[in-house]
Amino acid sequence: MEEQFEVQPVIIAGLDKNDPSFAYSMEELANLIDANNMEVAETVTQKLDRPNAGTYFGKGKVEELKELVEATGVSLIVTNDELSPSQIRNIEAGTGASVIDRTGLILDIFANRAKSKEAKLQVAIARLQYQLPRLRTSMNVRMDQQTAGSGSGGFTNRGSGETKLEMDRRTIENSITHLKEELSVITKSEDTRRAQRDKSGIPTVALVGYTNAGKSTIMNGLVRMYGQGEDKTVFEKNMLFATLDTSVRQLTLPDQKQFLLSDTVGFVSKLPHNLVSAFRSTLAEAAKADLLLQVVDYSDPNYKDMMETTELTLKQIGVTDIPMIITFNKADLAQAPVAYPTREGDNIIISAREDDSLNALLAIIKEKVFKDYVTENLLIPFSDGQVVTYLNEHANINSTEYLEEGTLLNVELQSADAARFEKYVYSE
Ligand SMILES: Nc1nc2c(ncn2[C@@H]2O[C@H](COP(=O)(O)OP(=O)(O)OP(=O)(O)O)[C@@H](O)[C@H]2O)c(=O)[nH]1
Ligand SMILES: [Mg+2]
Repeated sequence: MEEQFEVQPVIIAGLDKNDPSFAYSMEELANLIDANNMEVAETVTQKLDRPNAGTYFGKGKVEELKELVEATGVSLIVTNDELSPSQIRNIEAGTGASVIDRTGLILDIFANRAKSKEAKLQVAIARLQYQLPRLRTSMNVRMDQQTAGSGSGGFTNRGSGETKLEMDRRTIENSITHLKEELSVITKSEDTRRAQRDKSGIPTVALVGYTNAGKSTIMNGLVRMYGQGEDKTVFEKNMLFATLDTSVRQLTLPDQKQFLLSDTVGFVSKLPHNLVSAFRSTLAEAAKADLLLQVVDYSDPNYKDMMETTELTLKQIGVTDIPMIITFNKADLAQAPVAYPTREGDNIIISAREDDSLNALLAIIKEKVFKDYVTENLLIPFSDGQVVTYLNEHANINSTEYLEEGTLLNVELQSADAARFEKYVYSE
């Protein structure tokens, strides 16, 4: 296929601090580079227990990078960790290339992907927060220099004495405040909607997991099978961070049981703090769920690291004690052929592209989410016909019989409903 866009070559550079997942994190960085329409021209690593305070890498490594920049003509270096502003400046000075750190790269990808108003605001806030401490002190020119000496009177006040840097900082802080206000309007209406859903008592299930694992594909598969006509599919694509918003869909199963399924932004290791806090409302959906489906790309050799990343991120956003089904997905692509759908305790191996897999997943969801259901015989007098109507919509009616006294139902219903309709319980 022909390249539609110019792909920017970059040098990636990482420090191996004796972290067992270093190789994986470099691989992940390379994937992030791809996702940002760049390509890895060279990879440079260094083993060092502790980063150099000034240049992050050791002096010799910076020299090596400089030679590589000169030899290859590649003028952008991307580092595997978040660096301090002065480290970035020092490496730039030492190599003659521009430097972006991992956080900056992830923020760029998010900025390119954001489509909805909410996602755009959240990314913009995270970006400005990232920029704030990184404003260059070289802009540190006194604004009052222009006016200095122009006044000859007794006034010693020559402007506010505010530097250009301070002004830039203030401008950014103001922008952040404005964007946050704008965002809070959206968040508030979403909170209201969520509160309404909570009140409805319908259980919620949230898809979580590493980016590109297949969350949106599972959502779309289940919506296709059990969504009500008007339910729309969500965007799914083979790229990192295809989803940056939370979507919630209502599913109604053949036995009338209903639950809400939510799909949200995927995770990656070292997800920037600013981004996590900016996306807090988007991620809140998972925090409120009754059940989590952690989706794992079972065909990826690094799937265990990805699961660890997911666990860590969930902790970071305060999701700790929600029951979880681990869904090993993309079994059709697994390196070693594996039988699926296969259930192992509360976990399951599936392919999101196949209906029998989705139904097997659904069976576990039902077991976990509809625990408080009971089956009983209810005799409902004809004068209380509205109760039969209600049960038709909210319960699973196994059989109906018309007796002289009324309608006899064998029905599976929520225990809350069972309590409400206790007076109709029928015993021969
Ligand atoms: N072969 C195969 N491909 C799958 C399966 N599940 C998902 N995919 C593909 O994997 C890619 C990523 O799927 P998505 O559903 O967009 O992944 P996601 O977890 O929502 O990703 P983000 O939104 O980026 O976090 C898409 O190209 C899907 O078609 C599967 O079981 N088998
Ligand atoms: Mg998605």
